[in-house]
Amino acid sequence: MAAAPILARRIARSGVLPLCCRPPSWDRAPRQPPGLPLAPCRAFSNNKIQVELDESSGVAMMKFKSPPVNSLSLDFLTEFSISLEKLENDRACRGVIITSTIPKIFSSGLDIMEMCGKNVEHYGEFWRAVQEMWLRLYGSNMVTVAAVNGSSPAGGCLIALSCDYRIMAENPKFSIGLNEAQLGIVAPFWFKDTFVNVVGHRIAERSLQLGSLHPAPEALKLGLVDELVPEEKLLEKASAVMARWLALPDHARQLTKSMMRKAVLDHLVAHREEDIKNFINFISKESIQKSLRMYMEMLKKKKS
Ligand SMILES: CCCCC/C=C\CCCC/C=C/C(=O)SCCNC(=O)CCNC(=O)[C@H](O)C(C)(C)COP(=O)(O)OP(=O)(O)OC[C@H]1O[C@@H](n2cnc3c(N)ncnc32)[C@H](O)[C@@H]1OP(=O)(O)O
Repeated sequence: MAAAPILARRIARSGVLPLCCRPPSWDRAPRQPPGLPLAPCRAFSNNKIQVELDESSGVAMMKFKSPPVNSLSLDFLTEFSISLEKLENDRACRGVIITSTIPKIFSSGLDIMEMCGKNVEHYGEFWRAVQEMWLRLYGSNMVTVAAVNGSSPAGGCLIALSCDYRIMAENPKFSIGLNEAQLGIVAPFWFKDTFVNVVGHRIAERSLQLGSLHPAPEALKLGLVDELVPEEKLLEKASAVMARWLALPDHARQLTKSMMRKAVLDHLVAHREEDIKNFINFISKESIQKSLRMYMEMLKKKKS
């Protein structure tokens, strides 16, 4: 994936500072008092995502911190891809736990405002960033564990589905699923394939057609998440799961993961430009724009 030049251009245009141009990122970990041994922890943080790598375990903790709801805007997606790329290229990192700092929300999915009332160039750029995020996460060599500590509709669910293991807080008020149909839009084939690979064809077909958001206990029954734990135990459990996965030799696990995911990844790589065109054509339709506007209004009304 030769994404670096594309990312660089996008960052320049979006105004998000690339990590490489910030003060040396690994220096931003808290300084130790003199005399104490250095903690084997490196941290970097950008506007919307914070990452801490524990060098002794090889595990990075990635926390989404983009209020109010961690929506996946172009800037967020760019930062996410850069963070993943940094960790992927860091020999000290073998696994990443993904979670959120926002109470009750893992991620609200793609930022609907990025898909409303914008021009064709913007839609193309946005969709390429969505693709890139998924290619990096689904195709990652690292062990990826989602610690889903809140609601996780659509694109948020895709992030969790793209990980190797999903642990969700056992709160029945938190829900997860690909609810695109409820917005009058359609999950693209690679969202669908990722979903099918986790829950199987029948469950995916029903859930996608109905645009279902499954409360945590139901998500567990469907196999959409692997286990539920009390919220306060979520990160502890994620670390324990991570340790179990990291106990295996990396090369054997990585080759197995790649064998399981290759067909789905290759499908998008081979049809990337066509997929972008499809997105642009679809999202530019006046009827789709109307559906999205109505959905946003419904969200706002729900508040008042
Ligand atoms: C045939 C070929 C097809 C090719 C492909 C074509 C199609 C495209 C496919 C696109 C795939 C799309 C994937 C997506 O991810 S779409 C996004 C789906 N997301 C949702 O449905 C979530 C909507 N949000 C909620 O349900 C709730 O906000 C919540 C996440 C459960 C949080 O609830 P709560 O804590 O009560 O917060 P509020 O509802 O009050 O929200 C706070 C403010 O945030 C705004 N918001 C929420 N979600 C989004 C979002 N996804 N994008 C942008 N903005 C969002 C919300 O409006 C509030 O804003 P306000 O404070 O200004 O009112």
